[in-house]
Order: sequence, then C-alpha cells, then structure tokens
Amino acid sequence: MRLPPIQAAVLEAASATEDRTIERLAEELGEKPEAVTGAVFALEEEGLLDVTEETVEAVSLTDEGTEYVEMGLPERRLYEAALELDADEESVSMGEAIGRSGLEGPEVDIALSNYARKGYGEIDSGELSATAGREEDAEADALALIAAEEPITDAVLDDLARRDLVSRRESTVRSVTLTDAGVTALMEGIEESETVGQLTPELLTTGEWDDVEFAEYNVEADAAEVVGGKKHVLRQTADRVKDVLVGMGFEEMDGPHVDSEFWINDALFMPQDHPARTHWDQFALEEPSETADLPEELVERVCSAHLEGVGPDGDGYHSPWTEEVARGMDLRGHTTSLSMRYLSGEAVGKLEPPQRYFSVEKVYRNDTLDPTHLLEFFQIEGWVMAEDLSVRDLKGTFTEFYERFGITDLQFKPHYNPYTEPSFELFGHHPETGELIEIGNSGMFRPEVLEPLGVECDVMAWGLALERLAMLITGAEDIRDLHGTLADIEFLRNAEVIY
Ligand SMILES: N[C@@H](Cc1ccccc1)C(=O)O
Repeated sequence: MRLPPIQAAVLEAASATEDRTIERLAEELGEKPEAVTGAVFALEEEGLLDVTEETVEAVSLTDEGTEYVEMGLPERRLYEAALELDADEESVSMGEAIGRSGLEGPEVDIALSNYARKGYGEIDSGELSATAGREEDAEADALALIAAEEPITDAVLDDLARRDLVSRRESTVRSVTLTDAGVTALMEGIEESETVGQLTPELLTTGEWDDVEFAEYNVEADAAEVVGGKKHVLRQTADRVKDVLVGMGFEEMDGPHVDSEFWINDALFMPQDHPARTHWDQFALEEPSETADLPEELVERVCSAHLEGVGPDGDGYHSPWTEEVARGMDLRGHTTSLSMRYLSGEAVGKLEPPQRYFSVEKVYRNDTLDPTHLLEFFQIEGWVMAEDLSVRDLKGTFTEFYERFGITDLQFKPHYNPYTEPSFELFGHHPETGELIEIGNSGMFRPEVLEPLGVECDVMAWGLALERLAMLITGAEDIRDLHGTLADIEFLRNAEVIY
C-alpha cells in the first residue's frame, strides 16, 4: 500500500493492542499534533485506524502560579519570615515580618488575605502570630504536582483556580488503535507516496510542483487556535450602549476630564463641606490648582441657592460658600459635571424642552480596588428634560434600556443625593453568582439645582456603571478582569457581548 510519508509513519507508530494518543504519536514522530491529527483522520477514513475521543480537563499553571512554584506562596513566605522573628513565642510586628519576607506590591495583600484563612496564624491590629509546626501547605504541594504534570485532587484545584494560580480548559484527547485492515496493511508493507501536503517556495521555484501529487485537504483536522485582535469587551459594551441610547432619541455630550469644583459639585448643590468633596473621594490637581474661568452670573445664582435655597420657602445650607473652593480643579468623580454644563447652556447654548442627552465617559475616584471597584471607570450619564416627568418615566426608561441587554429583573432602592429628590439606586442580579449588585444611581434634579441653571421644567437624570453592566452581560465576577493591570486576557479573548 502507498501512503503519504506522515500517514505511513503514523500507521507504523500505532498499535493494535494499546490506545495511543495523538499527542504521544506526535511527540514520538517529532511532528506537529495538527499534522498527525490530519493523518489520523485520513487513515481512519481508509479503515486502517480506529479513533476514540475523550473530553478531559487540562490544568496548567498561570504565570502567577509558576512564580509561586519557584518563589513559594506569599503567605508561606510571610509565615517563614514570622517564624524567623520568633512569632511562635508571641506576636510580632506585621511590618517587620513583611520586611523580612521580601514580599512586595500586591504580594503583600495576597499574603495577608491567605494567612489566617490557611491557619498560619492570626493578624490583629498590625501584629501577627505564627502557628507552630505548619510544615505542610496543600496548595503549594498541589502547585508543585501540576508543574510536574502529576494529578491532584479537585478540592485543592478549586482553591487554586479561585486564586487564579491555575487555568483549566476542556480539551478533546483522541486515541488511535490499528484496525485489522491496518495490521494487514502493515504486514504487507507500506510504501511512501509522493503526495505533498504543503506548497513551498522551493516547489514553486524549481517547477517541481507540476510533477508532485498534492494531498487532499482535511477540513476536519484540528487547527491551531488563532487569537487575532478584537475590540475590547468594554468598548463593545460602550458602543452597544451608545447605539441603544441613540435609538432611544438621546444625543451625546462631551466635556473635560479635569474640571472645576464648580461644575463637578457646586452646580449640583453639593455643600462645600460634603465628605465626597474631600481628597478621600476625589483627586485634586496641583497644576493648575484653580480655574479663572467660571460663568460669573451662574456662580452668583448657585452661591445664593447654597446660602438661601430657592423659591419663597427656600432654605440653604447655613454653612459658608466661597468662590475659591468652586475654582479648585479635580479629575471629575462623575460625569454629572457634563450634564450641568449642558443644562446651563454653557456647552451648546440654551436648550428648550424636550431634550435627551447622554455620555459614556471615564470618571476618577479615590476608591479602594476590589471586585466591584476601580479607580478609573466609565459612567453612562444621562438626562431627560421635559414638562411633568415622574418616577414612572425614570423607571420606564431604565426598564427599556436594560431590556436591550437582556436584564429584566431590575430592583430600585430609595437613596439620597444632595442634587436629586427623590433618588434611586438600581440593582441587577449577577448571572453567575446570583448576587444583587448596584448598577446605577438616579433621581429627579432638585429645584436648587435647576433654578440657578435657568431650567423651568422637570429633569430626570442618572449615572450608570458601564463596567458593572459589562459584568452582568459577560458574567465576569471581578471588575479587575475587565480592565487595568490585572485584566484576565483569557477571559477577554473569549467573552462575548451578544445582543
Ligand atoms: N452622579 C451620580 C449619578 C447621578 C447622576 C444624576 C442624577 C443622579 C445620580 C453618581 O456618580 O453616582
């Protein structure tokens, strides 16, 4: 029998009595698994091989996992440092133990968050103790086994996966055995035929291509995975949000990322001593630290609203209001600053009702990073200006908007904002964890906001979280998987924004 060289080689390497995997054959023959798979399918079609398929979970170390195999787990290194400081006698300073361990950056947090959980000792107000005689660490042992390609138990695997130290993937393992026909063919002898699998520059330049016989394409063979560039999941979500809002009749706003306290806070009737206006919550600029460019008449009206309120029964904050504070420059902590610029007429001139505006833009807050918080994130800002709006209009708009993303179980909770009354927070269920997560904040702008701006009808408004929406759409459980230095590339490659 005549066969192309790779098929002949595969047939000779296969056994009649023992299953051999394609991986193993490829290794033995020094060929690419894809090439061997192609040959196997061709031989199966000729009836010379039997192929069986099995789905298995392949476990491999992530970069972080590989690093810990070499360096030791951070909590383990902290424990060893604590022991060197005699922590089994009594507790020692946490700072000193960290210093001795050589842990740096995010590793410190990782060490601290696993230390007590794994029984290495207690951490209490800056002090740390170490449980004597902790020789074993199931997670460390398991990492070493995975590195050596040995099997490990599922329970530890779950822990390691939760820590992102391993990645798990389903793959299909194909094994082959010789059929009777295959055995007979081998006994009768195989000759290598001249078929060519790949057209090369040599074949072309020598003109040999005209003499050789080409192998047939095998469209069923596994091909190498191609990871091409694609639009980021968050950008896909933002584009979709824009499409939906434009479809609902909204126009887009834009404006400065760095803005004055006036537009970010004062125009919104945020008292100047409000805690959200301190460095705990927002990033202030040193250079330039203030603007000379404020709309003077509006500043006067806003100042008066703060001091005396608006209307005949109005009441203000009875606390000082200074233009100096209003001139301060910040990275905007919300895009409601844009709504103020548009509603005041400052951005595109005086607007007559009805109007609908939105933006999908970045905001900056001095928050603590966690699974639902980033320091830079995107807000879906929006407002509707019309006569006689009510909370029903607000809820109806959200219901319509979120339905376009398959989110139909919104929940509303009463809330407080200095600038809206009434105010509502919005919640949606996470598709994977079932947890209720906050996805937005909204309300009807108060007269103290609208009157100084010269707006005489109702305005309902909101700020929705783009990343949280992306989490509900894609099932991402940690906002840090989506963007930032800890983004999960594997997740981003596969996540889909379907609509
Ligand atoms: N600025 C609010 C959102 C909001 C905008 C407009 C009205 C009400 C709420 C926030 O950042 O959470």
